[in-house]
Parts: sequence; C-alpha cells; structure tokens
Amino acid sequence: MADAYVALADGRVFEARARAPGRTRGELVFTTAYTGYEESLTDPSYEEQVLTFSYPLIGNYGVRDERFESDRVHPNAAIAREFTDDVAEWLESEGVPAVDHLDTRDIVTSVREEGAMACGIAAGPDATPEAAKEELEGCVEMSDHLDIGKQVSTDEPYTVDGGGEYDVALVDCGMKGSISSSLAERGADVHVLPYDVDAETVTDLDPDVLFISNGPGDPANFESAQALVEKLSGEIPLAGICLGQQIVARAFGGDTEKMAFGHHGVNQPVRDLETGQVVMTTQNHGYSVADPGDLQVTQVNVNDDTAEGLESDECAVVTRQYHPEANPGPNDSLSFFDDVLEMAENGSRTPATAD
Ligand SMILES: NC(=O)CC[C@H](N)C(=O)O
Repeated sequence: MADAYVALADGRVFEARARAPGRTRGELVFTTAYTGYEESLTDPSYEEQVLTFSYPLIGNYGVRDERFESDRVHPNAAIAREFTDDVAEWLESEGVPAVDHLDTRDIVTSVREEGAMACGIAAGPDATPEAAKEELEGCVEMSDHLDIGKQVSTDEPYTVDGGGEYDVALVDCGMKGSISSSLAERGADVHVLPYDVDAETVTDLDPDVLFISNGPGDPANFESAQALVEKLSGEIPLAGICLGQQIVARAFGGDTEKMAFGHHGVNQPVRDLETGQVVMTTQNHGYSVADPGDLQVTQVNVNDDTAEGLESDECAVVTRQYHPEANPGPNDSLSFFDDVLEMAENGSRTPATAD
C-alpha cells in the first residue's frame, strides 16, 4: 500500500513508497547521471528543487562523506525507482524526504515534455494525496527565491590553503567543494567569500583572479555578485562556473533565460569552437546564457547549441557553463583550472586550448 504521494503541477498524483518521511515541495527536475548520487545530492545548485534520478537503482556503492560536495543534502526531496537502505537512511538522518517504487520513466518523460514543474510530496505513515497537493500549492517559482544565495553561501570568509602560488578570490554562491579543491591542488590559496561580498573586501585581498562559483536559482537574483563583476572587470582576471558564467555574462551586458528542463547529467557533449574538439561534461543547470553581451562564445553544447564557454577579447575572462571539476562525471575538462591559473599568472587569457 502506498505511504507516499507526489503531486505534479500537471494535475497528476503518483503513489509511491516512503523511504524517508516528511512533507515538502520544489521544482521537479531529473538527472541522467547513473553514478555520483552522493555528489549530486550534496550539490548546492539543487537547493529548492526535487531531484529525480532517471537511473533506476540509486545507492549501489553506499554512502561515504568523502564524496560529499558540501556539508548537507540540498534538494528538498529525492525520487528514484529504488533507493538502497544506505541512501534512504542517510536522507532520513538529514531530514530530507525520499520516495521510490514509482514510475520514474513517466516522471522524466513528463518533465522532458512539459518542462521543469512544481511538485509537492508527502511521505510517511500519515501521508495523503491531499497533503501532497497542499505542498504543491505552496510551491513558488525558482525565480521567486530572491535571496537563495544566502541559503547556500558561507557566512564568513575562509581560506583553503593550496600553497600560496596564486591567490583566488572565490565568491561562494553555493560552491561545490571540488571547485576550491581543484584550485588548491594546483597551488592556489582559495579565499572563499560570501555571495554578497563587496568590491573593497575583494581588492584588499589583491587576488590574481576573481572566481564566481556555481549556485542555485535564477542568476538574475545574484545582483550583488553581478555588481561586483561589473565593478572589477578589466581590473582583475575573471573566471566562473555554471551560475558563475551566467552572472559574468549578465555583468558584461548579456542576458540569461530559463530552459525547459535544463541539463542535468554527466554525458553532455561540448564542442570547442576553435579546436573543434568535443568533450563529455558534467552539467546541472536550468538557466542558460541567451545573450553573451560583450563576451564571445567559445564553446557550445552539441545537442542544443547553448553557450558553454565565454571569453573576452578585451580583458581576461574565462567561464564554463558545465562543471569542469566533474564530481560526479568525466574528468575531460579538468584542464580548465590550469587555464584559469595561467590566466591569473599572465593577467590575460591566452587563446583557447582544448579543455
Ligand atoms: N550548477 C549551477 O551553478 C546552476 C546555475 C543556475 N542555478 C541554473 O540552474 O542554471
């Protein structure tokens, strides 16, 4: 008998099995990643979303915190065809509702056809379809989470010691841990700063590069990070990943738009326009850069031509829409971090290398 319900904005209610109890709501998205569930569930970019795994069995190799990308689970709830007990217990201990034993093929197809949509979940002994529908009614648009940066950013600055060869000022809009560790492994001291840090605090650090992290929600709501980039562009080399690319594009007069169901997975093909090389990339985003403003698009998604890499002719800027740090996913584009630090050293971006 069902003890969990998932109510979708298209009016349907799915019966399911409760694996971690609770009631919640969020924007329903799916990832096609077939491994890396620990990394995905701890990726802050999933804040305020409900994450469905299209791969049917989630939890095959247990749960180990060394694979976590942050200190907590970020989606409001998780859905799979089947979760192992390890994952179910982890999510329950984190207070994050989880449900399985429902047709996730149907959910994924609906999101693909109708786009990311609001959903409500009720799971546990007292769950009812009405409770799931009530949650659904309280669900707000992603773009209405106006201060989502505050939910995921560090409150206080801190430094990840990488040996001091470079100084990176990294604005934490919901950073995955692998971004700071990828930079620190390459000799950079990474000064992680709150999402609303001011320009003076950044310039006091005299960094070699200003790096804007990934993060959840609508890039238009990260006004202070955008203003920071506007102020410091041309003065300090700039880099960004995912939300970071979107914020940088907006700061250079560009624009972003909501995608239908986004890119969430570990096998998104990206072509470098200069070298023609295609790499497989990890992605997790629901918005894209519709207009790069004064920047040039250097890489595109092979499936839908969306902007995957931006650079500037005038000043040192390099950004990626995908996740070069992988985790989960392929390591094909790890050299992005070498390119960023080379740019930091030279104060300019040398012509694109294949990454
Ligand atoms: N991973 C990210 O940084 C996601 C960026 C943004 N929140 C989006 O959904 O497009």
